[in-house]
Amino acid sequence: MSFSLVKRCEAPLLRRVLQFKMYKRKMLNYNTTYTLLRHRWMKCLPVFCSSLRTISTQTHKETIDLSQFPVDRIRNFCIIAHIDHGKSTLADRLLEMTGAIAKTEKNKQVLDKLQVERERGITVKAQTASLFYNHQGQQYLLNLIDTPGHVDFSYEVSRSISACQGVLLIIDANQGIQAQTVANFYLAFEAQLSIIPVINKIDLKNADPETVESQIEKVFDIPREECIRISAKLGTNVEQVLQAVVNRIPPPMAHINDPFKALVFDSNFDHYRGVVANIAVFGGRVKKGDKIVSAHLGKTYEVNELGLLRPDEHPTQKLFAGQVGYIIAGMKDVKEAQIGDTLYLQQQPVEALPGFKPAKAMVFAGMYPMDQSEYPGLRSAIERLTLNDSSVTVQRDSSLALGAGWRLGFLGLLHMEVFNQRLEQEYNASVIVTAPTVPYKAVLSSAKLIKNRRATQKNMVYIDDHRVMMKYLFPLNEIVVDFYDLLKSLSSGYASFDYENAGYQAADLIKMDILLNGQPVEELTTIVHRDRAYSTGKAMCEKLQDSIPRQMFEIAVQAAIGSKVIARETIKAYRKNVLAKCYGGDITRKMKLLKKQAEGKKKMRRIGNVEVPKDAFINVLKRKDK
Ligand SMILES: Nc1nc2c(ncn2[C@@H]2O[C@H](COP(=O)(O)OP(=O)(O)OP(=O)(O)O)[C@@H](O)[C@H]2O)c(=O)[nH]1
Repeated sequence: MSFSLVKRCEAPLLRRVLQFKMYKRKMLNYNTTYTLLRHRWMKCLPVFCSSLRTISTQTHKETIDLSQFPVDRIRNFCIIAHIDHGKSTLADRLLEMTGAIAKTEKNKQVLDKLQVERERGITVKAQTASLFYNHQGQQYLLNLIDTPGHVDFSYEVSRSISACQGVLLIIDANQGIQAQTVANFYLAFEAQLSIIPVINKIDLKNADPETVESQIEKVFDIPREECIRISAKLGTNVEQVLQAVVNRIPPPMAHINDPFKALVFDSNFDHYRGVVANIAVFGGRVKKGDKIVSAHLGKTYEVNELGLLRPDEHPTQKLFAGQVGYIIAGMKDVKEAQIGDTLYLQQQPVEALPGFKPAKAMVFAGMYPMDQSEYPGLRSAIERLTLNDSSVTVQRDSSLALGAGWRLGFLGLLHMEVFNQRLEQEYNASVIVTAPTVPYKAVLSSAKLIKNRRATQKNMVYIDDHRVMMKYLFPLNEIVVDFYDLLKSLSSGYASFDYENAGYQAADLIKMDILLNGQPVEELTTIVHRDRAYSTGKAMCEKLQDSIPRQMFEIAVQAAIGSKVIARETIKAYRKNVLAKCYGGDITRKMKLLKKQAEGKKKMRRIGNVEVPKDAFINVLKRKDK
């Protein structure tokens, strides 16, 4: 709904109702504020509902006739690249040039809609936008998917690729080919997509497109003549990119006369409308009111709304073979629109599409509500967010100290941080996150495996005179925490890094317990490399010594491997005399202070006979091992 529409409304109260509707959209994540507003405005709504209905019908009136786009005038492509090479900036220019958004200074990375993306300046979620492009007198429908560049979000790239026939492979004219350029190239190459190499940032002083073209020829075997040199920032040669999309990317292999068949390649949960699924139509057509079936659950739904993403939702009456759009069909439960699911018409069953390979979690962490009463709310927030980020694995877990929670699996540490941040920002949920760990495979036998594994070099390829690509075999826990930062700082930002799972290897790992007065604290048990056991145990004991308040008796904080204690700190006995400043004999004042002290103690957790504040667990769990 546009502001101009609001301005055109004569009746002031009706105008306020419309403003409220817009406000409501903005306020989706601010439930409390919204509830207050809703109460105030609900009183006005019945009076004006009939006028409102007329206006909303006008607003949702179909202005785009999608039937005029036969399959041969549709192009589905995604933009892939190493982090920061300019994908979202190029997407902005393409949106502007095709009229999807206005040309203004303010349009910066418009497809990065999430707050976390804006704050961190990176894309974490693939976004779709349908563009109309006039080429040699004919209108084309171009469906663009902007993807993230960081390795932790590569699952988004692989899913996006399944809805496309081609990719724009963006390479920074200054940095040249980087790790994710290679990884993303292979994702597109293996999916047999048309690859258009685009050398970006040619406006930079140190841009060297010649060298980058040589790299592209050498590493990807793509002739240099196929590269397009652009500046996404200034818009230089971006028109050539649009022409290449039309000329070099084939239309989708989909037939309008086949039964309707669509792949759910992304979905999210709308607080009011339920599941909004992004679909790629592989055959036939679907319209509002159709009865569709989810192949995953076999359940039938009625299509309430469908349309294009331009990049905001633009409802249409139908979606046709080869098109990409969204569909809302009254799915109220997050389990109902699984990513990778196939949708078909009730009266025309089809074979389900292969779906997606599940993502392989690399880093695991426990997630617990701050307070156990927040468990149900947090569960629903996690379910809804994992619908939007299906690469996260969730298992229920519980801990003596932190209560009921979950064990979540992520593709990397940044992925974990972003998920946590999205929980806070989009669902107003605050959580305790335990220290990240990596998966281990334990072979229970009497022998102990002693060989210490370090990185082993696998191969080394010179990309050009200045760049070398090296492959190593690393233990996962060596790279997952701070390896990336260290590599960046040692190489002054020049080195880039990508990794994939190479399977399990034997290693000299031991289980280390933390004891409080001889009682093991289950939540602090960790698996460490034998060489690091002493330093890690000592650091944890010191942290606990700082975090646990002195009590009436002495507390021994110990790190132990089996029965052998490897580190120890002592917390001296002490009783805080809350009555120390209480002169005279006012008994009510003394009682009040003692009651307050007792209440404070309730916030403590009891491990054996030791009272441990909840913060102490969090502090120790948040430690960064070196
Ligand atoms: N000088 C110059 N800077 C550019 C150009 N294109 C993008 N940038 C800048 O490069 C930075 C990264 O651009 P983005 O478009 O966010 O890159 P991205 O590849 O989408 O980043 P991720 O999605 O996080 O991987 C921003 O500061 C842009 O302003 C260009 O053509 N010239």
